[in-house]
Amino acid sequence: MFFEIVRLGLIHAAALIAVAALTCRDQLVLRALLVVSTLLYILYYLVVPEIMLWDALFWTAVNLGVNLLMMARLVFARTQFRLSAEERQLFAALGGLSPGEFRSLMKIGHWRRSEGNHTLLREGETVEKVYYVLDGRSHVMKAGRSLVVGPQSFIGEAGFLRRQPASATVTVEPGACYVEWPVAALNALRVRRPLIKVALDGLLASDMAAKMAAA
Ligand SMILES: Nc1ncnc2c1ncn2[C@@H]1O[C@@H]2COP(=O)(O)O[C@H]2[C@H]1O
Repeated sequence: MFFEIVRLGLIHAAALIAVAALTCRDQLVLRALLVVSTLLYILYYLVVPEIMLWDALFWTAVNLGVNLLMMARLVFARTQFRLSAEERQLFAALGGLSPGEFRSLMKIGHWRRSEGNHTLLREGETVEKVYYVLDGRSHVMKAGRSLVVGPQSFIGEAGFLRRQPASATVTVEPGACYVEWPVAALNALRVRRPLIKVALDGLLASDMAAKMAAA
């Protein structure tokens, strides 16, 4: 008797859990509940019908497989798994980006270490790359004046955001560690990934505002 109730209740439990899943905002929780629901459906198909419903079983298994795959991608996007030590430092310094968004940004960026005094931008020239100096100092020369900018700072963000030529000539000291992003690739990423655009523009704007406040 008890076994019979459990057997017949399976499909209702599966459907209820699927309905509950649809009320969840968090994709991971939603998908985890759908996995439980799908497993109950599979159990139902195996133990309840008199004949084996192979077609239903097949598509439910496909459903389960795709869902598990998407969950794995979500977990990967939310973890800092496989970031190098420098990337971890940069990730912490930037903040505001999810690990997945950060990884997408790093795919189009290049790590550099300056061998001598290396000029990143020249005053009045088009900004073709945006930089983030993680370690080392930068010298900013503007209308005959010079100032030193410490590490953990964007360079070229003003021209990039305002679509204007570089407002200063910037040189990094020997040994400085920085990332450079080609403007064309950054713009393509901003179009493809609106959430990254919002987060990145916010970071660049707050960096620019901090420089203005300090000037
Ligand atoms: N007063 C300042 N303080 C710090 N950094 C500056 C200052 N002025 C210009 N810069 C940086 O130098 C860069 C020159 O190119 P951008 O104008 O694109 O962006 C500028 C900033 O990143």
